[in-house]
Amino acid sequence: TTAPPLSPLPHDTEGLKQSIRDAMVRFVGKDPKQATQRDWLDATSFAVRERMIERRLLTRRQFDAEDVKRVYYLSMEYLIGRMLEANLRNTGILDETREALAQLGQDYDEIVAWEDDAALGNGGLGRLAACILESLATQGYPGFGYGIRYEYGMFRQQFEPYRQVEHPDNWLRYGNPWEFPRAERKYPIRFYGEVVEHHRNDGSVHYSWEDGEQILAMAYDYPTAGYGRRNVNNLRLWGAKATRDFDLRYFNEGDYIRAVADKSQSESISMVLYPNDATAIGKELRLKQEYFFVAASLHDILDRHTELGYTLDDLPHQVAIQLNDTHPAIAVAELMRLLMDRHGLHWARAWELCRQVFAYTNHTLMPEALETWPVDLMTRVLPRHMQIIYRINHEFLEMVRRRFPGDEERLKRLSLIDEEGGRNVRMAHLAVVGSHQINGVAALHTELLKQTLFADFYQLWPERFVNVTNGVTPRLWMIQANPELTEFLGEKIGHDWQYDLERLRALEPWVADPELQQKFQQVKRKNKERLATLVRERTGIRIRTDVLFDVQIKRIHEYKRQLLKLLHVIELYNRIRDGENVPPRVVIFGGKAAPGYQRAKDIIQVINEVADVINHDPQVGDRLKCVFIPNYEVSAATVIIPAADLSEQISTAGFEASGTGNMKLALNGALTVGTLDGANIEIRDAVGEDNIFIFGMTESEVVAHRARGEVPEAMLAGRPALSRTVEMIEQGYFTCDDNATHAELGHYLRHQDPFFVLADYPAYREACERADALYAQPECWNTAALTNIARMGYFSIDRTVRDYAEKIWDATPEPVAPKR
Ligand SMILES: CCc1ccc([C@H](C)CC(=O)N[C@@H]2O[C@H](CO)[C@@H](O)[C@H](O)[C@H]2O)cc1
Repeated sequence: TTAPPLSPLPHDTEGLKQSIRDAMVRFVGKDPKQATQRDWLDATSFAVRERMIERRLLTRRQFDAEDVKRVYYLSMEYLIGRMLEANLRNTGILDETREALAQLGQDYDEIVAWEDDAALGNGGLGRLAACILESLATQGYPGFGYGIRYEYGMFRQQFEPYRQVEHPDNWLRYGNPWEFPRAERKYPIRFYGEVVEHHRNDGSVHYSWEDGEQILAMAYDYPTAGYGRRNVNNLRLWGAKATRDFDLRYFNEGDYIRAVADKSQSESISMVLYPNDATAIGKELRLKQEYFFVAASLHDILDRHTELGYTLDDLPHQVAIQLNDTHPAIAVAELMRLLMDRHGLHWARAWELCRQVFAYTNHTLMPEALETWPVDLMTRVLPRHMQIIYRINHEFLEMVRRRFPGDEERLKRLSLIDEEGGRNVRMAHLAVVGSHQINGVAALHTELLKQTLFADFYQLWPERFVNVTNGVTPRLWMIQANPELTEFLGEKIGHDWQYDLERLRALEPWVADPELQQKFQQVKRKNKERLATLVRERTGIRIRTDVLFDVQIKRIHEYKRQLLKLLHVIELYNRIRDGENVPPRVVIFGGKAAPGYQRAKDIIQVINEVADVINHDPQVGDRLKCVFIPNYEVSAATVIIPAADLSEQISTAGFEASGTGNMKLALNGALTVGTLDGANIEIRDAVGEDNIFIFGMTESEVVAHRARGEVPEAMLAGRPALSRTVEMIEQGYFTCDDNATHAELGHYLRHQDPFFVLADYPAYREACERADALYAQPECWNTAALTNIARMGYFSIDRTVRDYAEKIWDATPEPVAPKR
């Protein structure tokens, strides 16, 4: 039966005014006269969502009607940020809504500020997932996200007074107008229990997984609208729900409360996001979270596949599943279980289908970030999966043995089971063996994967390794974050760049044009004033806006070398106090440390204490300000990035897989000071040597330097300015009550320095000098800044998604309606 055609809702100001007013009464249940700004936020959100959901149904009908291949993105993290403005823009009703609210006596900018970020992620990996979903919809691909509906997202960071303190992020405390709870889409997810063998009389063995505990995974849908297109896809997040049956043991003991408490305990699976982004967690709850969303997602994908009338043999043609790092890698074993135990396929056929469906993206080379699970834990929590993993490993090693007879060492290196130090399942190996393609997220990173982490696999299957360099969505990171720049570009080169970022190149002939440079300067200045307001609000510090803004915003991690920037700040401070006329600047830090990562928390504390001394030193005045903006998150990033002049991308070469902040900052006209690491290399290739400040050891020089095993302290020899900065930290110059932390950090730099901060400091200092020198010539600086914007088109997430679609997913767009 064809569903009745939907009568499209009006998209004009009048129509939206009506919808917002109706929503205030009908959904929010408030008389507009008494409504709070949060009520107006909800009412406006409902007015938009009803227009998005119309398009969602149209999109779905078209996809169901056409023989489209669906792409499913499995990610434990989605760092979405605020939804209202992005949904208004992508649905093409932003201006009309702003006007409608004004006519209802409301200020749009005040209203949107009431929305909490949906911070369901840690950093780069989570934000990339959000950018990819937006681009899938914008380009009309049938692409859907699956993840977890954490009740508590990324913790809120406060400094009390200098040290990071985490506060829970219960972002759903006021409900969420954007989600559609799907009570009918609930799947029982099993944990623990045991595997029962059933021997058939045809000699075949059938396995069933029984007993243990069950919880329900319930779907919550978040429509994802495309920009300038009527396609609306979906992000389905799973929330844990207790099953309704009690554990009779308690009940009979009349311990009703215990029985209920036990039930609610099972709902804790989707309670909170693990705030670690570089060290594997290894906690049982984390494994259960991973399996919980993977099992619900695969169940849902297969159900939809069969509901659409497809057979299992159609799977590789209709379904592509991308594993966002190893976090969902258990999906390989789960799909094998479903295909064999539920659908009765034989091992070989099931395995064939599996490998054709899955692909795996690696986001880090850091050994401590690669997930491994103790075999006994996996056996206890997921007994059937451990069996299947053993079989996968057996079949795989058999193949390796045939290819490399007698090479036991190779077998050990390749095995899915790490036999050293307590047997552990290597989730990266499961992901590689179970996928038809593996990709890194920048050219250097993918090469390093082939040469190091997955060298043995690359030797086996060179054809399976491809590179897909990251990108960012220009909708959020340019059009929304930087409306002045968007207008400026629109006047000069039109608006097509918004759909095809390579068209920014049209700016190239004008980069040295004084009038254009003037306008660009004004745009940057306006953004600096907006940032200065945020800095004032969050830190109480007043910053000048007529000086260079030097920005390092990213998670706090030793390899990202916030310490390198800190040493430079201290040297500048000393030079100013020594009476040198150092060009004035504002140095801005932003970033969270994983709660258990003490070194990172020490770095935050010391930066804050150094900043406090500098910012209150009358000898320095306003020639140097150092600010650490608390609670760095997506919405804060949209204010910081447009105001930046200098983008700090100074990781030790070989450690930052790609970086995406580097792309956002350059696209907003900041010049990069960076090492030849991750995507910095491709940014250098795109913008040109003269429009970027590259410094420091290359990846291979780092390897050689490490091999030489020089003591870091040796780097201080003949470098008085540098050793003075380290001494000042060590001697507690910047602290009045915590010498220990400062002394420890100084000692760490002098005797450990595993990421070669001291070794790279001279080159870094020189690169910063080059930046100062260029900044002192505004026309040259602006030429370089505008050239960066003109040449950064490649780093659009739309290009990234097209690469995935062509190189990995074999998926094609299915536009619902012609582009506006
Ligand atoms: C298990 C704990 C955990 C959680 C998250 C992660 C992520 C892989 C860390 C991450 O966000 N990596 C970043 O991914 C970005 C997107 O590809 C890259 O641009 C960054 O270089 C990379 O550090 C590792 C380990």
